[in-house]
Amino acid sequence: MNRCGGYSSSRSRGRGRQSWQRKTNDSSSDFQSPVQTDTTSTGRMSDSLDRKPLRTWQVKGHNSDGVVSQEYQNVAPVNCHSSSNVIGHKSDGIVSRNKVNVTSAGRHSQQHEHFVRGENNFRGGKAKKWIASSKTSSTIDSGDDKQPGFSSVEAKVPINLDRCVVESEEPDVSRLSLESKVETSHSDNRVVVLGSNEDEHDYKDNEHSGCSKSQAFDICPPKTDSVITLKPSLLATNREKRNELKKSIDEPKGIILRPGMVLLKSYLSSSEQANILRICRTQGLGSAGFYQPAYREGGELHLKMMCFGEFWDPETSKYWKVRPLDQAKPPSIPSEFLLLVDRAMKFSHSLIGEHSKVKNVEDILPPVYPDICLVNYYAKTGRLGLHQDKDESRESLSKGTPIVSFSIGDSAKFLYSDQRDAENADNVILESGDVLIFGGKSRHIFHGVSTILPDTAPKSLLESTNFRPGRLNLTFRQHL
Ligand SMILES: O=C(O)CCC(=O)C(=O)O
Ligand SMILES: [Fe+2]
Repeated sequence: MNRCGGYSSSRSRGRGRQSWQRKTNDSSSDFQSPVQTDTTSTGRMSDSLDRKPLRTWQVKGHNSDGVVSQEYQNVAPVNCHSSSNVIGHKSDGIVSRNKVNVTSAGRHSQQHEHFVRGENNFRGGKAKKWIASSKTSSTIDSGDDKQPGFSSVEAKVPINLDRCVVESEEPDVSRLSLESKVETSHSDNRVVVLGSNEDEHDYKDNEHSGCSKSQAFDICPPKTDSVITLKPSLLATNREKRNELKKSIDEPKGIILRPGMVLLKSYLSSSEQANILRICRTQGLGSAGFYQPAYREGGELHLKMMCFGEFWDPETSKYWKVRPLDQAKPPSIPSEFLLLVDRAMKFSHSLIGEHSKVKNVEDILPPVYPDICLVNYYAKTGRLGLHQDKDESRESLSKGTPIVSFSIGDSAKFLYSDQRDAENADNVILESGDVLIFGGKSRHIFHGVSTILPDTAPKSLLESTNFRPGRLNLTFRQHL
């Protein structure tokens, strides 16, 4: 679907290894000098780093690929310390390249220390244990103006980064992400990536916290006694409840936005919305649940994602039976979701029938039998750049098979346009319970979410589900 991270950027997200991900054989010489080092140490580097996030990762594997990714945000100044540990076997051919992206202004120097422990199992001989280390350092210059920039540095080193220190000359670094790639010349075994985020609370903006590649993200976290919320006045609460009730009693209103593009206002009832949230919450906590997606280039999407049916991978812009990251299999699309899609399609067809003279409404809005559902959770700072959904099969795309989109929670400003042009795009506010359908001649529109309108979710929905502030969007698609 080629969705871009920046709002109007046009970054393409095609599949394929990057040059730095090429399989290679040439690193065995990097491992020759064992160094007696405690590679399991996760101790902080120095006092000056003490208040900074510390994360520990461990990669265990042999003859395989693995990715370790770590992110720090709003760390000012950036002094990060991370620690990871790679335990490998058959060290021949292991190569890793570390990529560090710093989204900020200014210059940042970084030093990496890499430690690796491994075992060579010689046929018929004794296993030889070794520890190797290497150091690299580099400077990232992400622009001399004060505008946030994006830099990426890759270093080829014996194996995975173990410790990384990034120091900044600028105090306003907002985001740093580290990605470590482990590669070997053999690919017959899978790598196990274990990670832990030891002090998630160091994050100042928790939009991205609580959800690393290995952590569950709860869209409806249980209420805790320690959180004190200020209640709105009784009058305001009653007024909101009356409005919500009125909306739920009103007939759903259908609007034809353009040929093949229909907006059904307040289409999902409160209980349907709550049920969708509960199902997504349960599945989202499961093995193929919500995670923080990132593009192949390293930048993260401004949302959390999970999938039903098959997995859509932003790194490759492809659908997969299992999530490449961890081989987790997405749950199938719940039957109640499919019934709602079917009902919305029928409603849209009768709406189109009332407003046009075509014999067959399916010529304007073709039918859809979804086999994929992408679920996006947007926090209040969430967004999604203008993009086209075009990773479905050629057949599905050429028929104009629609995308059916459900919005739940906070409202969103949704942009759509024939061009990738956010400035001149049309927009519509998608509120909780709205269903948007775009197919036929509108199937290839550029679309995206520019802003989430905070605190606009129906209060009763929040009360009954504990849904966290933000918006949930489900897009149903037919891939095959
Ligand atoms: O959140 C939305 O309304 C749009 C989502 C979308 O376009 C997508 O997931 O491809
Ligand atoms: Fe999309």
